[in-house]
Amino acid sequence: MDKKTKRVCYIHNEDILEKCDKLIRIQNRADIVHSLIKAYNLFQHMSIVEPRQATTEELLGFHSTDYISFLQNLDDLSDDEKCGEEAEEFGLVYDCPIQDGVFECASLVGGGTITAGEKLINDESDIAINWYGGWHHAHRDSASGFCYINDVVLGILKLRQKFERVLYIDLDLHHGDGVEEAFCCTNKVLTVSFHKYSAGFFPGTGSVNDTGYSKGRHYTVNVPLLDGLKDDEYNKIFYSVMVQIKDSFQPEAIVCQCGADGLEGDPMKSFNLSTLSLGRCVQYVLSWNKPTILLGGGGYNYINTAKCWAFLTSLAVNKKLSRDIPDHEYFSQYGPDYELGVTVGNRSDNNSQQYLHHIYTQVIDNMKNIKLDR
Ligand SMILES: CC1(C)CN(C2CCCC2)C(=O)N1c1ccccc1/C=C/C(=O)NO
Ligand SMILES: [Zn+2]
Repeated sequence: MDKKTKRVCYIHNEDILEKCDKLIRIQNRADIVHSLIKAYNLFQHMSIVEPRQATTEELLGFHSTDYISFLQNLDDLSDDEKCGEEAEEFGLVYDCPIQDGVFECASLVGGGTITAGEKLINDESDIAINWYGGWHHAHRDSASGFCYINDVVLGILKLRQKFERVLYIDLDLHHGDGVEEAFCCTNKVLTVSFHKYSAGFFPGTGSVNDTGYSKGRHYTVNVPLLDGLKDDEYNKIFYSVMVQIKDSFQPEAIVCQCGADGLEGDPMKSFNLSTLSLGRCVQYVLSWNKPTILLGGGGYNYINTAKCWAFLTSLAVNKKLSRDIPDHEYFSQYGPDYELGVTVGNRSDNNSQQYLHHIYTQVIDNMKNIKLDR
């Protein structure tokens, strides 16, 4: 693949944007993201690819029949049934409410990430972007953490139709539990998640000691981190872990979930990252010149999330962005600085050097046993 100008496709149409904008937990985020990327004229460097609904067969490639048929028939449920035991059994309560059109939206997002995978296995694109995707918590038979269909798993399964070894990288503040579970017993997909890990923080999984099972042992990598994490620390542990993974696993394709809820200014108030650290992570991964899917995920300060994903999009198309936010519909919300950067705070950092070194040595030790399937 040519090292500089890569063929980038961008999953989008008005339908998926409108459907995602109606999701109660991230209302209107999709339009804010899309509008900034458009305002920076980045679409002239990418091919826009329309998503499609994931087929039932594709959904059943990961999710259970019971769960999918329940999701497909939500409209037939009475109000009581929507709050009943069965809904609860499928996780469709609290943070995963049954809302009108939620299945159509989730399966369109799933089809979007599958389409991203298709563009890569058909060698039509080098990088495929789906900022509507990245819903990494959905389990085989239940919704979780506002994730209903695990589009990430579906995209990885699509890539596995051509690529022998696929690497999944999760940069979201939260542990990518649904994706890790899906591939914890195989050595064909290595999942690595960098996330906040502390008592009572959702989803509660992702300990450094969780390294996978049976043939997948050592092919699950967890890097648990603490509140206040700063750019330099994040990038240092990211590079040192990822260079090891590159050498020992030698991935043929990559999926990177770029959840932006670890940024300073996010309501999650956890990490203290700027968009530069996520940008350095993505830039490093793209420098490997492997077919790559970039996905969205968390990110609840919508302006910061838009800045982050516009910046990451600019790295994919290798175009420098002006520091000044261009005039567009949401310009007024970018005050008071109206700049692309996200200023980091000076909140106390719970990640001591000792802690980070301890985690690093444990992760490297865990990975010593990763070897190519001879
Ligand atoms: C419901 C939302 C998704 C939104 N939200 C906040 C952010 C600020 C105002 C609402 C949460 O904490 N959520 C959650 C609630 C329960 C479990 C998980 C999550 C988030 C998961 C996530 O981001 N994974 O990557
Ligand atoms: Zn998150």
